[in-house]
Amino acid sequence: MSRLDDIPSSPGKFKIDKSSYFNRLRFQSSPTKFAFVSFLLLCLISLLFLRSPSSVNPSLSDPSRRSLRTFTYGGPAWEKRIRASARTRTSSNGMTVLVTGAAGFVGTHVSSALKRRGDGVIGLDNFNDYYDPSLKRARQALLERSGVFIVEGDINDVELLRKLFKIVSFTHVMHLAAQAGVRYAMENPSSYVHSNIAGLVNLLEVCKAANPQPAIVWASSSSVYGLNTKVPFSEKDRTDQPASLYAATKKAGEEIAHTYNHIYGLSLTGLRFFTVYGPWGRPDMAYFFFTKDILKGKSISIFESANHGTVARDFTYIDDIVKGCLGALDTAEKSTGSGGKKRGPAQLRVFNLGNTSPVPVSDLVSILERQLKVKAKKNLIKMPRNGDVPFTHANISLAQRQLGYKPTTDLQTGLKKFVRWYLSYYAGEKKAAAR
Ligand SMILES: O=C(O)[C@H]1O[C@H](OP(=O)(O)OP(=O)(O)OC[C@H]2O[C@@H](n3ccc(=O)[nH]c3=O)[C@H](O)[C@@H]2O)[C@H](O)[C@@H](O)[C@@H]1O
Repeated sequence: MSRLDDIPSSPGKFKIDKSSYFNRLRFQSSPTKFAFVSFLLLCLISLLFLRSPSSVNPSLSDPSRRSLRTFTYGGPAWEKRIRASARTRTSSNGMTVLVTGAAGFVGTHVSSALKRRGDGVIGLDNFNDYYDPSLKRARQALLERSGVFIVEGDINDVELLRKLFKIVSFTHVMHLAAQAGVRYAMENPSSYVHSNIAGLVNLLEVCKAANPQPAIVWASSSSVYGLNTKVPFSEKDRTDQPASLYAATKKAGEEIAHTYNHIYGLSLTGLRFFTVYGPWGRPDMAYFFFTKDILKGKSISIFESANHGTVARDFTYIDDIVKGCLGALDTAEKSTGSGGKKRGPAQLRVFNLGNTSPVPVSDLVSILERQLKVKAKKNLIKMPRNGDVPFTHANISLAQRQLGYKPTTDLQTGLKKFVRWYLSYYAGEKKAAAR
């Protein structure tokens, strides 16, 4: 797959070297100097007056705000692309969906599935560099070929969101933009607050004020079950013992959803995803970097719980998750508010989307070894205190009943598809780099 664009997504990476330009300017007389300085001052003042919210670039040095880099948007050509992408196929009775995090793993798959069946889709993504942005660019290229346009911007950018809602009357929002990853929360806690809390509130503020209000389906996480020991995890179980800040921000999201549903009549459905994996996945996840390290001959760390107990996950294949997301969108009732005012009670739901069959991480590694035909250099270590939980196991009966959700891919089959994609994607990357 060819890369569309090599522009780094984080601010501060592109530094324009101005020194040589300024060194070239030589002023002999002070009147010239005075005229030049006055001119510069004038330019500065005009810039301050002219700057629009879409071109503000706050605190480039703060990593939690890295996603607030400068985005340029607007103009007739940009709006035309949005309208074309939002168009539903005439034969379908489709919805018009804003997919946030569309260049992300789940976002790409969901956007593509919606477009395939005739719905109108607009993506939104800030292309941050939490993991290799070139993978996000490749996903963007894939979506572009199927007619999905991704707007580059951040969910915290209220002007941008309002503008999008002005151009398109979204019937649904599939909110998948988030700061993901359990362990990274110890490194960069504020990025979780920025995206998963402030970003969510900003999005809900715009949705509540929209007319008509869209129905919202959004990504929560299995991590909200935290230290819960009752298995399998059911939506009725307690979720007040998060083990990581990531989990705490997702749990906070569920409470925030309750508030917006209660006050403004927004229809809200939270989906608790259980360790989603598959082609075009996230390089920060264990199955992905284990594959990379095994192939490189590097050792991998496999976590063990107390007394050499196994650590297990209810790994869920991406295609099953996509079906769950579409089921949630299809069964979402309309929001009841308008003009920011609630007109009646609205739907509020939470569902587990898991696979219902937890697999020890050591078994995941054995499957990868077989499929890659390479023996892993395994390092068994006690699970560090990093926010991880020893196991996850979903009870999916509620999603089965209400969304028609029925996972069909076991870990062996799903990993086979992932490995096939991984080998061909990175072989293509290597070839492109050699050219
Ligand atoms: O289900 C979820 O809600 C979450 O699933 C994943 O989180 P996690 O299950 O921790 O996925 P990985 O980071 O891929 O870890 C998978 C398993 O491998 C283990 N692991 C991870 C890293 C490592 O070096 N060694 C190792 O044994 C972890 O303890 C875990 O049991 C995602 O990263 C989260 O964004 C998501 O919300």
